[in-house]
Amino acid sequence: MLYKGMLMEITGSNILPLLLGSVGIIVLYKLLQRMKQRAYIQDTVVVITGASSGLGKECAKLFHSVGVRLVLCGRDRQKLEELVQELTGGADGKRKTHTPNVVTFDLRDVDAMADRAEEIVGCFGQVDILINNAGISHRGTILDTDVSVDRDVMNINYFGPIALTKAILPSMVQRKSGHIVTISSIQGKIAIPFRSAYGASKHATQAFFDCLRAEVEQFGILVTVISPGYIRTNLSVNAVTGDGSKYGVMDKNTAEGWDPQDVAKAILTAVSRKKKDVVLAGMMPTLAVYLRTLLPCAFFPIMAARARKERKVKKN
Ligand SMILES: NC(=O)C1=CN([C@@H]2O[C@H](COP(=O)(O)OP(=O)(O)OC[C@H]3O[C@@H](n4cnc5c(N)ncnc54)[C@H](OP(=O)(O)O)[C@@H]3O)[C@@H](O)[C@H]2O)C=CC1
Ligand SMILES: CCCCCCCCCCCCCCCC(=O)OCC(=O)COP(=O)(O)O
Repeated sequence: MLYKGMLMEITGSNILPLLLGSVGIIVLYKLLQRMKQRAYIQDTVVVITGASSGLGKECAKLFHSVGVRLVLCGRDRQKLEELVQELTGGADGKRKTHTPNVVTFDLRDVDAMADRAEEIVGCFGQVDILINNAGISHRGTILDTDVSVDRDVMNINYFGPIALTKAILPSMVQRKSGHIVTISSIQGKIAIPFRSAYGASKHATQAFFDCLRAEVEQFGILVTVISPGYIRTNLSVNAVTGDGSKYGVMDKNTAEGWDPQDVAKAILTAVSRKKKDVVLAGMMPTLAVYLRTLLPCAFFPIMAARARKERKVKKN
């Protein structure tokens, strides 16, 4: 009887205030969460490598717009200065923004990372968030890829970024605060054919930053590894082939990939929410990650078939 009465109350005239109340609580919770996230990022010093193009450039635009103090890194000073002009020229006055600094270096120059880190820290006196984004991809069979190419890709995607991280880390440990973000790839979790050097560098990246996360937690330092699927950038065009020459082709998968602006937004959200490991990809690549872990005997034939198909396409 009592139950029936309660049910009538809920389904009857009381339903509307109850609904409105719940919606109000959810909206308030979301608002508070957003304010907390914004407060975490506001005025922080954020370093972005590979800021001259693609995903790094979109991250630079977005992070600048929310009021962080940026240090933009890349090899091409002119491109980075042009980006600074673009960012500072378009201030809408709604939110306080800061003029970014520029530091140039080639990640291949692993031994120079200590000096570059000093220069980076010197820009604003500290680094709150380091985004290791710069990278290069690879196209070629293992048989036809010279070891010098494997080494080059490893230097740019792995040794350079970890040397930079190691050089910036002591200042974070000293302040007992900091956040290291690394843009890996779905290919840091699964290996797909004809990209051996790239896949290996991203697997190494995932392992290194997973270790780092565990080791620096005691100092209050956070580590986020982002693993995107295909993004519409020039990554495939800029990829190196087995002999070290430029691949120069915009692959269909890349051309049809996610909008880099959307990926940048997802990265900002992941960083603000202090996420540890984030996959930003569609259903198939995400399922492929699970398949590789849970049912490798099904995953390997799929990759072998993919290699056969791609080889056939290349021959024709
Ligand atoms: N596009 C995609 O489909 C995906 C990309 N990713 C990852 O996203 C990240 C950004 O790539 P994306 O924006 O797509 O590609 P882009 O080729 O557009 O950007 C790569 C960036 O890396 C920098 N870079 C390349 N080589 C070096 C070097 N030797 N030293 C210093 N900087 C260098 C480039 O700067 P400059 O040449 O001006 O020096 C450029 O700013 C990479 O780590 C990539 O692996 C992950 C998954 C998917
Ligand atoms: C239970 C059903 C499971 C079905 C699994 C099907 C397996 C399909 C394979 C999908 C492979 C996806 C590969 C995604 C690769 C990717 O997103 O890479 C991102 C990059 O880093 C791009 O770099 P690239 O140099 O390759 O352009």
